[in-house]
Amino acid sequence: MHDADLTPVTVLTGFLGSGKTTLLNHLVRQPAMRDALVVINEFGDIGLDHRLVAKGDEHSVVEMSSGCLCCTIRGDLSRSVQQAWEAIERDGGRPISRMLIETTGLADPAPILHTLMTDHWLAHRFRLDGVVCLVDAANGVSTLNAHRESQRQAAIADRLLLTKTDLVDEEQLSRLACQLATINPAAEQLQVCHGELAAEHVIGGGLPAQGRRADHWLRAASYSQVSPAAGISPPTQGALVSMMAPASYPTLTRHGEQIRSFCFTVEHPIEPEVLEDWLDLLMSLLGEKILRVKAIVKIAGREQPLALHGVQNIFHPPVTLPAEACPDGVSRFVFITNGVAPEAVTRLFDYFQAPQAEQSPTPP
Ligand SMILES: Nc1nc2c(ncn2[C@@H]2O[C@H](COP(=O)(O)OP(=O)(O)OP(=O)(O)O)[C@@H](O)[C@H]2O)c(=O)[nH]1
Repeated sequence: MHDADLTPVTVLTGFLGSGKTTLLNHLVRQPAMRDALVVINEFGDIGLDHRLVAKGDEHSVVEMSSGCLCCTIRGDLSRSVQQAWEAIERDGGRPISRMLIETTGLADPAPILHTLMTDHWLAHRFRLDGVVCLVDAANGVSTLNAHRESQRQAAIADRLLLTKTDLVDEEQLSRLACQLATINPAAEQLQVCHGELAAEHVIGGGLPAQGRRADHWLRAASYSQVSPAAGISPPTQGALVSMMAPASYPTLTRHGEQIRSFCFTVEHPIEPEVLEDWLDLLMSLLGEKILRVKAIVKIAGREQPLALHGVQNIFHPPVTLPAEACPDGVSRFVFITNGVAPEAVTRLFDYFQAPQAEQSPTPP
């Protein structure tokens, strides 16, 4: 099935009490959310949030309260959505137009994105539209400093919604905005008060169908830029191994996190095998530390560029874009990482990019 035919999914994340349910209540009433399936994941035996969300019809809200989606009940996501999908088909209802998943406040969104990409049933019906993270303006700075989940939620998001803006002054708001821009320089930031926001600001944040405006999706210019080490001889096998060793990772913060993001650009078209070998090895060595990769890639011998989208070590099937999506022929890879130096990425690329004769006999 073509990517454009898959049903879009928005993951709504944000720390405990950041205002997810309040926002959801406004969203579900809007025409853009018609026929949407809303999945609410609550922590604990007695789920309450789902009762607070208005229901459009009997199928539109699925509650999952037996654990946290990111840890214990990933299989349940597929089963619950499948049941809702089949019930709608059985009852002759209109097909699901989109899905919105509200995570628990403590969830790491990466495993949820993994499930969407790797679960056979889900991956054949749904595509990730975007990750939207709510940050409580009143507590945001302290929450980001104290809780690694909150940093990861903000880092991985396509959009950041600063909520409870009625409770803070301009200075507090701009301090939070700056901190968020450091964690995630590309994500658009919007302010929300009491959940009042047009659904269009929440949905539609992903790679657009048919790849139009893919540059807007990538936002490559927002990141610090790194390129291959031109003119420097490719690293030896030994140098690569030591570069990838944990001891050479940059110092971690006291919470064990050092989230950083950068854009790696390659000026010339990339041979498909170089791309494959480089990403394969990168993901197998550092996959857990690579929170998200987005790329528009110009492949040698192909007129149409590809859009790549990966979460940790899992990649979504590449999407072919129109030639205009990469007018200058430059490939751009955006990496959002936790403790990975840009040099580890670029030097590994140099290794595979170098003429075969200059490489060590086998990859590290
Ligand atoms: N003052 C103010 N309060 C808000 C705003 N948005 C939400 N709240 C309140 O904040 C509290 C938490 O909001 P929820 O929407 O339940 O937050 P949540 O993210 O769903 O919470 P969890 O499910 O516990 O993670 C509620 O009492 C809301 O009424 C806002 O913009 N301003």
